[in-house]
Amino acid sequence: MSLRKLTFVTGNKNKLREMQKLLSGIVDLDNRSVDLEEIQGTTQEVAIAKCRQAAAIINGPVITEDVGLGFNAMKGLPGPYIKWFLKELKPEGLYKMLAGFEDKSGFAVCTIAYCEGPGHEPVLLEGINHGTIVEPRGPDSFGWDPVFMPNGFDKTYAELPSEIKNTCSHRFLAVEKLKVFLSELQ
Ligand SMILES: O=c1nc[nH]c2c1ncn2[C@H]1C[C@H](O)[C@@H](COP(=O)(O)OP(=O)(O)OP(=O)(O)O)O1
Ligand SMILES: [Mg+2]
Repeated sequence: MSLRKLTFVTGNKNKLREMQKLLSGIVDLDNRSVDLEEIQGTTQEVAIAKCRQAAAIINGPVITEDVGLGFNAMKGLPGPYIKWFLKELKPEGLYKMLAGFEDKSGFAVCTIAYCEGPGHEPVLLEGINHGTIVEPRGPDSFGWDPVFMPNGFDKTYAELPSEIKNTCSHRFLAVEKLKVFLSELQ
């Protein structure tokens, strides 16, 4: 049986590496690196708009992903805007944002959007992982991984071996839903 072909449109190499592992043997995953325009809005609105653009560019079935990191003390902010906070503040600064708050809990959200092609409505598959925002620990190689310690672990995402991150992460949880969705298509 040949695998379903899907193009993952993302400009982020680390996302691609994790997604390739999570979908290996399930999907024939192609990649196009396009820096899609990201509107302001909720995670869901951002994800839908990204995926529509991607489907128009690729002219075929695509997935895109939008990731947020929310702090409960800040009612879920920065959420979908974490990229810009991380860019300016680095992981250390993200941790310091919570200095004035007792509640250090937070959550990582991965919203995968699937679109069949131009003119089709994107479908969203969301994975949420809860955890604690801690002082940066571990290699500074993927985004905010050094400050996020998932519940049930005493290590940050950055300290966990990638095989372990891939069994508990926000991305893993969204991909589990994507697998079910794809298996029910047609
Ligand atoms: O598992 C992760 N662990 C740590 N950091 C992560 C993860 N996944 C995304 N990130 C970072 C990348 C970016 O700073 C922000 C999300 O922004 P987001 O727009 O979704 O990513 P992006 O612009 O890098 O790639 P894309 O071309 O797919 O939009 O959080
Ligand atoms: Mg982006």
